[in-house]
Amino acid sequence: MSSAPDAHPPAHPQEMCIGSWRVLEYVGEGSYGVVYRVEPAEERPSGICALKLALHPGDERFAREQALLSRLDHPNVPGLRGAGEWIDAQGKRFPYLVLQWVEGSPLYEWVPHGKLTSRQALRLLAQVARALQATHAYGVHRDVKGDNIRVHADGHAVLLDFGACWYPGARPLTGSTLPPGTEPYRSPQLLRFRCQLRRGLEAHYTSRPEDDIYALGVMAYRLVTERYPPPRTDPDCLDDPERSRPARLLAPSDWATVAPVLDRLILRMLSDAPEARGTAGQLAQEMEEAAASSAPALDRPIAPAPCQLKTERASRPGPPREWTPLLRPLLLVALLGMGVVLASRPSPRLVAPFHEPSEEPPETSRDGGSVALGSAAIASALPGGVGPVELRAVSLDMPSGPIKGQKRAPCEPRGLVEINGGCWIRAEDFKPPCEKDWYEWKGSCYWPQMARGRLPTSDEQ
Ligand SMILES: Nc1ncnc2c1ncn2[C@@H]1O[C@H](COP(=O)(O)OP(=O)(O)OP(=O)(O)O)[C@@H](O)[C@H]1O
Repeated sequence: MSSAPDAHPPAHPQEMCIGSWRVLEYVGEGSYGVVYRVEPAEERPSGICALKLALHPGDERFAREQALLSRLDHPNVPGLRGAGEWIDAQGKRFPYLVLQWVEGSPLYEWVPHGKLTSRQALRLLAQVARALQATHAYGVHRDVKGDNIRVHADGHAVLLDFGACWYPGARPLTGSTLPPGTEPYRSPQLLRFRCQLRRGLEAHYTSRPEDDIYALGVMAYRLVTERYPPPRTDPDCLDDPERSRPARLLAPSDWATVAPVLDRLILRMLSDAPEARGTAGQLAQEMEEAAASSAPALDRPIAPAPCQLKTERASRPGPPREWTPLLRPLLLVALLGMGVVLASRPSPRLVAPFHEPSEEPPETSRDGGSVALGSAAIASALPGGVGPVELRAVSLDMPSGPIKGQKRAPCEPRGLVEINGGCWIRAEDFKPPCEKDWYEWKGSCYWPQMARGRLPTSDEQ
């Protein structure tokens, strides 16, 4: 991320104003904007708001966000309170938006682990689905993820950050080939599109509401299992001979004690076929109805599933049934033997499927980038991947010149990056460690643009 720190208000800009808004506090910074808590400078007492100021002058994302938010009036979407431009000492114009202040915590920090029930999860997901239903009447959000949901202590959820949104007729953003978004939340269709780019085909992708629904499914999966589902990319897209079949998606109930109705809904949102996922409105209604049912299973806290043997049994051919009585005494002896061996080892560490520290990303609450592809996600992405997995170095070093078949400079169209005479595609929102066969360079991940065919283009994003 490149920002213009000296062009910006200082981190603690008490008493300074941006337009007619007095800055009270610095809240945080994302890829494109810095957020302050503000109040109107004139009218008092009046409501506190969030002011999001662009990090880059003339950032067109702000006009998009403003255009979409100005059409939405929904309890689960922050209301737009104002917009303007902040002009720095050099005359550069930085757009800003003023939004309703949303109190609460990021989604994955909202309920302490082990306390969330399926009913609470359904109520919460229904609210996000309602926010998406309203959004989808005009466009698509394109960055649905846990960090963009704020949840109040009373359970009210708000979908934030429409900076990546798109709607028909939106002016194209410059400098990007892939639609924005956060890696583990990308739909199978988007991943396949990226494969085409990696294979040197030029294409454009029109984001669809179904991509947001898939991301909602990823978010729900992560909420109840504390891990991301595996990326749904075909092996032939990955050019990965080690991966002979698509990564297997385990049901949330394989990891955690999720009520069956929630389990089914999450799997449905994660369907490979976009039309099988359901619309935001349909899903919201089903979630609300399920949350209103009196089923006692809905009020059980979601905890790690008793053991992984359930999935192991389902996926592996077991011994014939008639052998089982014979095997039982043998198993008992083997377990006793293991107990003796374990007891003699210093400080044995139990492997818990939920909270295994070695599987946990370094910052569990943050989405995106390398964090989002933490070891938990990678472990669950591997075929049949249950249990701890040793990670290996996967990316390649940037070569000193173009590789065989790679497009050479000049690097057209827009979005390509020239490095050492070759044309490269930078993986947006993705930080090293890069995926296998990607190239790492100056803290970013790249793959080569090959000098080959061209796919028909669709709408500009
Ligand atoms: N309306 C709001 N009310 C309260 N806090 C907000 C509001 N909008 C954004 N924030 C907070 O401001 C911080 C920065 O938000 P922003 O959307 O700019 O970046 P981000 O979501 O952290 O990152 P990125 O946009 O790169 O995904 C976050 O902590 C976010 O929760």
